[in-house]
Amino acid sequence: RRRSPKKLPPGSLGIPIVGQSLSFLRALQANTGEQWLEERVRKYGPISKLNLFGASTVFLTGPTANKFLFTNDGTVIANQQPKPIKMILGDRNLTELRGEDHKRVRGAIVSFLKPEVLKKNVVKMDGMVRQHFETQWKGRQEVKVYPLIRALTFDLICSSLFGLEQGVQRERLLDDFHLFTQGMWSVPVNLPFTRFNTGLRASRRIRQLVGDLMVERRAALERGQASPDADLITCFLSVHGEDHAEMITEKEILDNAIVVMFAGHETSSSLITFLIQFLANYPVAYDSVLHEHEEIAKNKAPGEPLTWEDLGRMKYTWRAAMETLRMIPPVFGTFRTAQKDFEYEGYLIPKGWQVFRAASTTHMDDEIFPESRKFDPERFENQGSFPPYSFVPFGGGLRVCPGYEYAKIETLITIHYLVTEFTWKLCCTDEAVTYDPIPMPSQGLLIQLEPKATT
Ligand code: HEM
Repeated sequence: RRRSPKKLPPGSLGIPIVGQSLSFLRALQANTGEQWLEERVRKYGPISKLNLFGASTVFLTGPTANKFLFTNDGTVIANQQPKPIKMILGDRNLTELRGEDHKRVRGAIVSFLKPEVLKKNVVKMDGMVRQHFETQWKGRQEVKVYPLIRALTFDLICSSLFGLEQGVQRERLLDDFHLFTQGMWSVPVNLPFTRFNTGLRASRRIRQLVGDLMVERRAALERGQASPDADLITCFLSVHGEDHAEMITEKEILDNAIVVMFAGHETSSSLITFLIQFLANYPVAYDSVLHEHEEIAKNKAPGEPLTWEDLGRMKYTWRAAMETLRMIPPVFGTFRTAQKDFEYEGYLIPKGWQVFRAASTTHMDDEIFPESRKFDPERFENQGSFPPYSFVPFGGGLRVCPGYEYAKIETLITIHYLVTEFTWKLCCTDEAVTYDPIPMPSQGLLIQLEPKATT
């Protein structure tokens, strides 16, 4: 029986502006975000209303909801982020753009992240990963994995996509990105020292630095000293229309360079760190990964870099990475906004409301992934066995993550040198996860490290 289309979903909007944001953020920090959402589903069902980050929101869950959100054409539901995300990332960043604007800017980003282009970066990335292990891990008996891997993924993205090489500039940026990321999921109260305010200030500093980079790149292009494929900013500056006018505005270049820098390192550092933790806790999976990499390493001369073809042979390692993404998705959830009043499952979703979905509600559903709490890379041997839109760490549809292949390359190269050059043990076998809002081990994942005899 259909309900009245005028009925709003069940649930409470809580107190204005704050709503359930603080309770939800606290649950994420305590790694109970998933239970927090399960509790809602138990209480209200798969569709409910609440107030997150300053706006009325509808929470939807399940593969059907994922499909609805990912395949919507933008007339009913469109990308429009909560206020804190929009203000920190900038209102012309890809996750805010729609229709032709989204196509135009996404086209330039994808042209840089497609496999044919990335293939050419493998040797450079291989060299950087090796140098990182050489300078940051070798000779140490204990290391904290998360900060080191975060610095590595940031260096990789800065170097391979922005031509921004090591130095003070790059180090300052990394610290600011941490505050920037925290501010994105916050209550939008702009008072000194609120999470939101600190995030905004970090965003302004990052903007200044990337803005200077853009000026440099433009000057190099005008002097004929740069080619469009030199780096992503030069590529943006070189997109011209038929009348030779630049097609991507300076504001768009700035916002999107920053979105790629942010999206390209916070997410993959989380993936690689948890993969290292899982491999330490699951010896069977570790042995299979090790075997795969030893087979590749034994056909290489000392110092010979990995190739694109080698990465293609790391099938089990990528399954282990996907299992990590299933259990701890780096992007906990995503937002859309209703463009007009519409009815969903008999409920009214009013124009202007946010629509929120979380990956974990399908990833940890035992009906879809039997024994969902068990780390079992083998389940990805046959991905066709899951219903469509149930495994969604990279989102889906028109907005599916364009950095999938890049994240895969950096993960596989990093794991290769880690397992072939070191053995490691966790200092704490059950370190908790905290979401801030990107998941990370609460203590940074301290490990004991031993170099292998051959190194
Ligand atoms: C493990 C690593 C990663 C994960 C789990 C991940 C996940 C996601 C998710 C869930 C979305 C949102 C889709 C939506 O709104 O529905 C997204 C979007 C995006 N990601 Fe990633 N991402 C990863 C790595 C990367 C990397 C390495 C880059 C860049 C080099 C990148 C760039 C982007 C961009 C630009 C968008 C916006 C796409 C759009 O709105 O069209 N991501 N990612």
